[in-house]
Amino acid sequence: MKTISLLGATGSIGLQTLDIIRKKPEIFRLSSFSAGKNIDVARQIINEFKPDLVSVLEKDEANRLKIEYPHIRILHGAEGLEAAAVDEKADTLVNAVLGSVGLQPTLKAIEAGKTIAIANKETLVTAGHIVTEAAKKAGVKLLPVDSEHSAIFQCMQGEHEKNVSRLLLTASGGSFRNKNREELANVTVEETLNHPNWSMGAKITVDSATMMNKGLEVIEAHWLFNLPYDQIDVILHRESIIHSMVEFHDRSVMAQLGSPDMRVPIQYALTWPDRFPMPDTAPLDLASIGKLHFEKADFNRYRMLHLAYEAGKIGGTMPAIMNAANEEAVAAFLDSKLTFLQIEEVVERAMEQHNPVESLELGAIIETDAEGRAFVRSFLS
Ligand SMILES: NC(=O)C1=CN([C@@H]2O[C@H](COP(=O)(O)OP(=O)(O)OC[C@H]3O[C@@H](n4cnc5c(N)ncnc54)[C@H](OP(=O)(O)O)[C@@H]3O)[C@@H](O)[C@H]2O)C=CC1
Ligand SMILES: CC(=O)[C@@H](O)[C@H](O)COP(=O)(O)O
Ligand SMILES: [Mn+2]
Repeated sequence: MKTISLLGATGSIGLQTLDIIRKKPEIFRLSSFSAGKNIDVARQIINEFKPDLVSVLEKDEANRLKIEYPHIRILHGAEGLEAAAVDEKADTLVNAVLGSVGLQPTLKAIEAGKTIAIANKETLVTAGHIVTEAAKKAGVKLLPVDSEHSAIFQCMQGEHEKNVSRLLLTASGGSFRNKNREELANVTVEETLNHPNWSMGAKITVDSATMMNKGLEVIEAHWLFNLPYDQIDVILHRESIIHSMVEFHDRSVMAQLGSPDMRVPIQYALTWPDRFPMPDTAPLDLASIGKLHFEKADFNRYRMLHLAYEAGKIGGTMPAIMNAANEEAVAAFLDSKLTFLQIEEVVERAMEQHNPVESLELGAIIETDAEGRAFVRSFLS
C-alpha cells in the first residue's frame, strides 16, 4: 500500500494521478492534497477520496470548507502546501503543482524523508542544486514524472551513469511548429493552447509553443541525471512517440516509446521499480503511425531554447530568474497583456539585467525569484 500526498490535485497531472489512484484502491490511498482556486473540483476530490488533510490557496475558501468538512484538517496558502507535503500519513509526495511555489514544500518533504514523484519542473529549474543535494543527503528518491525524464530514467534502468555519453530529449515543436518567426507576431492565446499531441495545463502548453518547455527540461535533465549541458541535446520529433533517448559510449542508443499519455509516466513513478498493467491505454500501433520524423532544433527559430541553455550553463541564480520571468510572462500572455513574442523578449531582458549569484543558498534563490517577477510586472506597467 502506498499513501500519497498530491500537490496540484485539481490540475492536469493532478487529475491523471487521481485516475491512477482511483483504479487501484488496493495499492494507493490519497491521504492529503492541495488545490489552488478550483474549489468545486477540490470538493469532488474530498467527497470521492476522503483525505485527512486538504490545502487550498485562499483563506476564505479554507474557512468555508472547514464548516462543510469539520472532520478534515483544512489549511491554506504556503503553510498549507508545506503541511500537505510533510503529511505524516503519506510516504510519497506527488508534486504536480504549477511553478516555483513547489520548491519549499518539496524541500520540506525531502527533509521529512518522503519519496518524491516530481512533475513540477520549475522547482528543479529554480533550485536543482539545492533539491538534488538535499535528496542525496536525506537518502530520498526523486522519481521523474515529466515524460522525457521518465523515458530517460526507464532507459537507464540497469545501466551505469558513467556509460552515458548523451541524452536526447525529443520535442514536438509545439502549436506553431509549422510557422516561421514572422508568422508568430499575431498568434492568439486560443491558437497557442492547441497542442498537437498532448492535453496539458495552459502554462506548459504555452511553454511548449515557445520551446521554453524543452529549455526547462534540459535544465531538469541536467540535475536529475547529473550530466553537463554539452551532453544534453534536443531533437524535434513531431509525433511524440519516442519520449526521449539515451546514448551510451559504445554508440548504442536506448529509446522509450509509447502513445502520448501522461498516466504511463505518472504510474511508473508510483510503482517503480515494478510495472502494473494500464488497461485503459491503447497499445502503441506503429504500423498505423507508419513513419516517425526527426529534425534539428534550430536555436534561431526557437530562441527560448538557446536562452535556457545559456541560463543553465551560467548557473547560480540565472535559471531562477529565467524561470520566474517566464512564469510571469506566460501568465500575462494568457491574460492578453503580452503578445506571444513578447514572452521571449521579456524573459531575455530579465536575464540581461540580472547579475547572477553563484550562491547555492535558498535565500538567494527566493530573492531572485521575486526579482524576476517584479521585473516582468514593471515591464507590464
Ligand atoms: N500537464 C502535463 O502533461 C505535464 C505537466 N508537467 C508539469 O507539471 C506541473 C503541473 O502542470 P499541469 O498539471 O499541466 O498544470 P495545471 O495548470 O493543469 O495545474 C496546476 C495545479 O497547481 C495548482 N496551482 C497553481 N498555482 C498555484 C499556487 N500558486 N498555489 C497552489 N496551487 C497552485 C492548480 O490549482 P487550481 O487549478 O485549483 O487553481 C492546479 O492544481 C507543471 O510544473 C508542469 O510543467 C510536466 C509534464 C507534463
Ligand atoms: C507531456 C510532457 O512531458 C510535456 O512536457 C511534453 O513534453 C510537451 O511536449 P513538447 O514540449 O515536446 O511539445
Ligand atoms: Mn515533458
